[in-house]
Amino acid sequence: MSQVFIENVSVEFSRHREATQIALAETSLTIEEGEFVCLLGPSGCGKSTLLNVVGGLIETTTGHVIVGGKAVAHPGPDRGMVFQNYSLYPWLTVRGNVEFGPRLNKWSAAKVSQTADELIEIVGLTDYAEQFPKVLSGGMRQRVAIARALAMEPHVLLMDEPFAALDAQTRSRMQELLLNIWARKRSTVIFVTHDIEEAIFLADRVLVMSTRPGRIIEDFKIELPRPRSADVVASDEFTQYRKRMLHLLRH
Ligand SMILES: Nc1ncnc2c1ncn2[C@@H]1O[C@H](COP(=O)(O)OP(=O)(O)OP(=O)(O)O)[C@@H](O)[C@H]1O
Repeated sequence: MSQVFIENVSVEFSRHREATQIALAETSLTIEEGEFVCLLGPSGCGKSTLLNVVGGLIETTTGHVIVGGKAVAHPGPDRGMVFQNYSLYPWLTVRGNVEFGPRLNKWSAAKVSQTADELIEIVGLTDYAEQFPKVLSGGMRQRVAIARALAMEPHVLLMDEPFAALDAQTRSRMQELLLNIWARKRSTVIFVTHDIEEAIFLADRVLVMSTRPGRIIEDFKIELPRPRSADVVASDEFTQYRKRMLHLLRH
């Protein structure tokens, strides 16, 4: 149901008095239901563009995206999004942020609060449920953003460098938390990063992209056993993946 088909999708941007720029060269790709896919590549290679096309935030120049059997035309509750800069509603508490989507969609009061309780517990913020974002650390805010995105029970979770602003330790804890949540919820995840280790640690598949014009140049299947813990980065297999990806990105 939550398969993602990206079919002949390209994106061009035209800027005032400048030549049209191809942000994403024609790309076709299938992402299976429940798969965890990372888009990896240098700044400006079109990772966010591709993610935003799936999210319905950017229109394609050619081609189309199909999620759960339906062509994407707009953002929708079947695709939850988490961005780098938290983007929480500052006037709402943690609970208010997580309940926002379900309330808007007129879920019953019982289902709204049950969903929020479960997700706030999963992201470890039960004690902070009634606090406002301004008193939370970056990692905590991002946990709220993940809970909020999951509240609508999306088929696909779209994440754009969600941990890039966090310190290394928090980032590593958040990666493990995300894998735990994914193991429980099994939604399809498309995760943008420019960090090779993050991509290998999280993904079933790493799609490596190159710049000018942005395109996918390699599709790595990551066969590291799950569940994964932080120790996996020291394994030979991990090192091999990292070497191959580094080589590809350098050349
Ligand atoms: N709205 C826009 N208008 C014009 N050009 C854009 C727009 N959005 C992106 N671009 C250009 O398209 C290219 C791809 O951008 P995109 O943000 O997708 O890259 P990225 O790989 O996600 O980079 P980063 O890691 O820095 O976020 C870049 O050259 C960028 O300048």
